[in-house]
Amino acid sequence: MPSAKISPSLLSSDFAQLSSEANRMIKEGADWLHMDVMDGHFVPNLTIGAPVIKALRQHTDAFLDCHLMVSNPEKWVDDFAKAGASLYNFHIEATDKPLELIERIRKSGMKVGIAIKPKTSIDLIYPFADKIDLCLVMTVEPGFGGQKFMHDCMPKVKALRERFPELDIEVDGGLALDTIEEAAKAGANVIVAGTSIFKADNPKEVILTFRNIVNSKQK
Ligand SMILES: O=C(CO)[C@H](O)[C@H](O)COP(=O)(O)O
Repeated sequence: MPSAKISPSLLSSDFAQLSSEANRMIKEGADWLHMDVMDGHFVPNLTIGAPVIKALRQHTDAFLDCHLMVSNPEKWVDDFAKAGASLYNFHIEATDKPLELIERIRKSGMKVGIAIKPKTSIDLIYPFADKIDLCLVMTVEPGFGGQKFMHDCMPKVKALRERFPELDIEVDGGLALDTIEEAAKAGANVIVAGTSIFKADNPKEVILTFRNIVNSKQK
């Protein structure tokens, strides 16, 4: 199983200070930075797009883990590649041509991820899981930070981990000190967390604890 990667969600940061917030997280020990891209259509919230990724890229070399909560994810591949995104994570529910999209993302030079909403069957991921770098199993309905972790998403993580021992499996939504153990035990190794890291008195300690718990569950 791949090693732990902790990816703080900048959705919980002060957007007015995005570059210093991003660099602060890397200093606190984050492996990646999770960028929540929302279009106000696929999800009922509107956040950032490629221009913000491009601006942030001028201030950091960090791995930018971009979660595209958008309809028509095909539309933004070139813009995100040019902007300096590291991973393009699109939703399986948002496209009817996942294979073509995977190939386009690969050709652009970015890593490929597929995200899945809580109510979507994990069976939809299996045909593509050996062609992608990461699968993001959402543990809240996408759209907003600060929601409650959905325990009933864990069987999806477990089933995916059993079939794909080497795949990066990311979880996102409600990850905190009281839910990390369950997610790690199910087989998640990439942890996205907004509220629990940004609102912590000691983000470094939270990041380290997450990493230690995930790595201790690896077999
Ligand atoms: O994708 C997201 C919402 O759609 C966020 O990344 C996620 O909810 C993280 O926030 P928190 O840790 O506060 O739950």
